[in-house]
Amino acid sequence: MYRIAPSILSANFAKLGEEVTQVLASGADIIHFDVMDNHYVPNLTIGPLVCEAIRPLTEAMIDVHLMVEPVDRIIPDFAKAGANIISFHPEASRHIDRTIGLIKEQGCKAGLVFNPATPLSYLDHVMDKLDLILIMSVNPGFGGQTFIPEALHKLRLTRERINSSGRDILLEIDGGVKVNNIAEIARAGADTFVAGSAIYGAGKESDPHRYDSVIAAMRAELATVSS
Ligand SMILES: O=C(CO)[C@@H](O)[C@H](O)COP(=O)(O)O
Repeated sequence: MYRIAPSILSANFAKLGEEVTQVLASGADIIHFDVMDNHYVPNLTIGPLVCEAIRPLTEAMIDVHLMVEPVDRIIPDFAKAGANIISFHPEASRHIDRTIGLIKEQGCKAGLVFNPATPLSYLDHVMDKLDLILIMSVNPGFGGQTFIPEALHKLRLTRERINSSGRDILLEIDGGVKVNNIAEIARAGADTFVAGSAIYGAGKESDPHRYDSVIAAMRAELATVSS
């Protein structure tokens, strides 16, 4: 099963509630929520208050991607704000196993995020605790960047590790995902696709159905992979 997760980083923040409900009405599955601290990454975005504000709008999963350092102290706030999945970068945690445990204690699913140059060896001793692995196909910090092709190789390696673990772990890809590369990314093993600019940049702002065709086009591409 493939899941499409629009990144609200590329949404119109002046109309964030509508932007969330519209992508879901257009067929998206998950809301991807990018948290940047101007320290771990050179950009500053949104926090738990915004997560709390969008929580009542949907029962869809809110997938919080923490690009913050240190990471542990903000986790309980996101759990209280209604996050379903909380993912973090191993470089931003001094104690990776403890951070995963903290996320789970708060009742959320836990994800580990790999930057383009971060080795998969961080998975070695925590595979049995993870619910999601996020492979970054751009360096984190900004929407609208170009997909780094090496991420395909990393996806294949990660898919092999997930399959041999026998566990149900989501394999998410994030950065430069478009209609014209989503099938190739799925063939490399991803099942969950974060897309910011490709979705939120589509159509005319006045059109309430502006996201329908891009999400449908992504699903049509994905259908060629699963069939
Ligand atoms: O986490 C990030 C960037 O750090 C991503 O979620 C981007 O927001 C994806 O944007 P596009 O590359 O799809 O425009």
